[in-house]
Amino acid sequence: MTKKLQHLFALSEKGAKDLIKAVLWCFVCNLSLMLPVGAVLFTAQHLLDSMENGNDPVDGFWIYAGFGAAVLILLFILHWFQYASLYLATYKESANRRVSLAETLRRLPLSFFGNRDLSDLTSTMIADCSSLDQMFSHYVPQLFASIFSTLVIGIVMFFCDWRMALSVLWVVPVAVLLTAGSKKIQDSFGTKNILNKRAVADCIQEGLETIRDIKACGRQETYMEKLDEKLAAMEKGSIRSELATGVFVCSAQAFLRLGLATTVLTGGALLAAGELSFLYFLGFLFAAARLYDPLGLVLQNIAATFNTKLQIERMRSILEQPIQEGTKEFTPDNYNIAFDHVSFAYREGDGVLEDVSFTARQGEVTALIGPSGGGKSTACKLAARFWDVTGGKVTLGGADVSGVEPETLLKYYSMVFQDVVLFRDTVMENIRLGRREAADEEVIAAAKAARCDEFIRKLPQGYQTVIGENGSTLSGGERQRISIARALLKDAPVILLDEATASLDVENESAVQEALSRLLQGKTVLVIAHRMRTVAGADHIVVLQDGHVVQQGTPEELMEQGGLYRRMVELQSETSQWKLEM
Ligand SMILES: Nc1ncnc2c1ncn2[C@@H]1O[C@H](COP(=O)(O)OP(=O)(O)OP(=O)(O)O)[C@@H](O)[C@H]1O
Repeated sequence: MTKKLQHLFALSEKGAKDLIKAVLWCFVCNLSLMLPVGAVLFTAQHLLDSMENGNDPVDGFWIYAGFGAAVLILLFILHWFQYASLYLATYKESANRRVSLAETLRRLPLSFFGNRDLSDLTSTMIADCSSLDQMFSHYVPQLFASIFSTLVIGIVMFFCDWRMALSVLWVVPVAVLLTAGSKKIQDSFGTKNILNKRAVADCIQEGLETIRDIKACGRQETYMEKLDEKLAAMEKGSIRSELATGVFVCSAQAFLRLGLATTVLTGGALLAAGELSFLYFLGFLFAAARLYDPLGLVLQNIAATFNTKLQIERMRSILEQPIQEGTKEFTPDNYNIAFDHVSFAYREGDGVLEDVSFTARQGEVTALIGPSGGGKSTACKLAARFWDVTGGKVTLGGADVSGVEPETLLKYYSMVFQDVVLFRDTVMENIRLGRREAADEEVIAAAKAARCDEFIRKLPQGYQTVIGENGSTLSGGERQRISIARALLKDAPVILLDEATASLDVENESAVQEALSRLLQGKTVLVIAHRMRTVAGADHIVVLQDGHVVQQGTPEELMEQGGLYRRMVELQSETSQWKLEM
């Protein structure tokens, strides 16, 4: 049962148990709504008896008042517990759901993100989660509880008088069928509405991400027109679906009201024929009114529950993704990285690397070079198990990296890439990301070694200065040196480096070079090299072209061999000569 609920509503085990508890509370509360009916009937019976026996009916007033007050207090307590259990369960589950989504996303391979729209994921994390919170706090427990309590009350009614029971209950299946009829409409509009909402979210996200270019190209008006169009489509879709659903929901409500009329008519006829006591008649009338109240509310909300089917599916599609598993107990014998006949494709049938073999040895600099799109960055990603190879294997210290849990593996790697990501936090914390437990003094020492200290101290609050999202208040060279400081602090034995000094000015370039040379000492270095100066200083060069290793060896060996490497060296020296002549 718990497992089924878990799967059906994408809940945690605890969430499913809490849902069962909440349903039970709602059930008890729904039944308790019959208590006032009982109290009224009991009082009426007592009054009638008193009058029949010639007693003064006011005699027992305080007893009835006390009895009524006790019923009200009991109702209050029951409903308060129902309220508390619903909300506690919802909010705990809502937090759990977001944590497990975030945890799953963290552990998913990059291949998952390659095929997904980021705004789609954001809307699952925010909008879908909120709709599900709403569904669990309001609709689902009440829905189940109403089904159970209607059954129980219905059975009791049949025992008392089957004709009256029929007159009360015949409207229930009709109302349910009418509401279920709106499901088709919900389904047809639901998908369209979600797509419309997603289109608006995409448009907003795109607008924010490209705001600089929109302004630069003077496209504000075009952008606003596009956004207006999408907002109008979303509004139109939502209104249409609400109106169409409303027809079904309102007719279901109307049928429930009709139930009261048939109860009065049947009861009246049976009363007149002397086949029903007045008290029973009153009892059925009150019970019907009490029964229809929560039922009407549930039917009104059930339409909203249909809508969440798509959101649950989207959530499940994330939570049930296979994550990258592997051992957490991993201590490599050495830090050589070896590619052993590696093949890889981002998409099936679209190979990017084919039978790639080379070794990046500990204490050496291995440079990956070759034309754009040859697969250099891809090789680096495979070395760190950002993606899993499709053929062959990548090893670290002889162990296949696909058997090591990614987080454990990444403890041995530091990465310095072109697109340095800095978080909206202080400079100190941005560097400390390299090693969370590092003391301030160690962070500062790493910053000094990475030639960052000087410019950091010039910032308004020094190391405590909060840098903007993605480090936008720092220059390219400064951002890069911060990332080198992070790597120095981490002091991992393997360095993956996307050489990115080409775009820096001379002063920044020499500072970054100096910082890098400190970082790389004695490490296994796999560098994506763009300049022949770096290549000439490498111990081993791997030339990648169209996903194949076309040459490898020391710089001297490759120069002697001729081929692509020599052509690239010659081409670059011609280009720099041409630049100088300009
Ligand atoms: N995430 C991805 N999804 C699909 N294809 C990708 C992805 N990343 C890279 N590619 C493709 O894989 C091929 C190799 O790309 P890669 O970035 O590894 O080349 P590269 O040699 O590093 O190129 P450059 O020197 O221009 O950075 C290219 O055809 C590229 O379009």
